[in-house]
Amino acid sequence: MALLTPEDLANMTNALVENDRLITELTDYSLDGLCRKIYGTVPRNEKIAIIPVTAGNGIIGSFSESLLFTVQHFGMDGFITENTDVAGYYEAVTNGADIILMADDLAYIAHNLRNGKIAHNQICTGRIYAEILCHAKDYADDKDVLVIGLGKVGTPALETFLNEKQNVYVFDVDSKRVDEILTDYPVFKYDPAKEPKSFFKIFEATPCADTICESALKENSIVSTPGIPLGISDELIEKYKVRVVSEPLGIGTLSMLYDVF
Ligand SMILES: NC(=O)C1=CN([C@@H]2O[C@H](COP(=O)(O)OP(=O)(O)OC[C@H]3O[C@@H](n4cnc5c(N)ncnc54)[C@H](O)[C@@H]3O)[C@@H](O)[C@H]2O)C=CC1
Ligand SMILES: N[C@@H](CCCCNC(=O)[C@H]1CCC=N1)C(=O)O
Ligand SMILES: [Mg+2]
Repeated sequence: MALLTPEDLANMTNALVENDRLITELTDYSLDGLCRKIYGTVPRNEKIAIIPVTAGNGIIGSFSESLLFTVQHFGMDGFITENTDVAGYYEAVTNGADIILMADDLAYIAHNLRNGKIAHNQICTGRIYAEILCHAKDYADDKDVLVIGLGKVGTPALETFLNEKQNVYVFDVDSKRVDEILTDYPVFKYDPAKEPKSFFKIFEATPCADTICESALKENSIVSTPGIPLGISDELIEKYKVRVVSEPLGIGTLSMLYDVF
């Protein structure tokens, strides 16, 4: 499980605002508007409690604060409990929370206490970053998309692309995982050595840098990636004028909230 660090979150507030602007430019939907469209839900003044959790590697500096920024930035009512863990859960519920946000090292969830809906960060993150590419207006007629990283975030992204009738090409360094995916899903294996192919739309979700090779890029490609660190070099971004949607926590969090409204 790749855990965030306080350094990953240091520029999160700017990144959320900048990426919202880029998403609007690329799709004609604001991030908020795109979440409303894909989930078919709207916020109704729910009270959102953020509970710090000390399990495992423990509390990550700025994590709870980053969630509170996201909740408030999109006009919702949130608070961080003073207590952590079970005492924090009790504090959240007795203070009227409608939705709980909390994370240990294995799962980051949103749970709506009123309607019972529950959302998982890895699923909602894969989904929203994929939907951003599916709604890219410049490439509405180009159905080809490359998915790099077929893990807990990349697999829900792949499923989203298939639901949106995209032609999905997949790549992962774990060839066993590629074989599993090729067996389970109607997708194409991306093998640049055998069949070079470039894409206007690339999704990446790996914990590695430089995973997007030059031969996969076209001029003005869009890379939509929750992956940390960033999977494309500054040099290639500049050379191919790549638009990059990449943010450490807020985009995925908003997707989770709309999934449980
Ligand atoms: N920005 C955000 O909101 C979020 C970011 N993340 C980040 O997304 C990344 C992926 O997370 P998970 O899917 O949970 O990880 P995972 O470990 O389940 O999957 C990662 C996949 O990438 C593959 N991979 C590793 N190195 C590669 C390379 N060089 N080229 C191609 N494939 C490679 C692995 O074989 C694995 O299948 C992590 O960096 C995680 O921190 C996760 C959740 C939210
Ligand atoms: N228990 C800690 C939070 C732990 C979060 C670990 N999970 C990640 O870092 C995932 C979530 C999105 C990207 N990676 C706290 O309450 O401060
Ligand atoms: Mg995010």
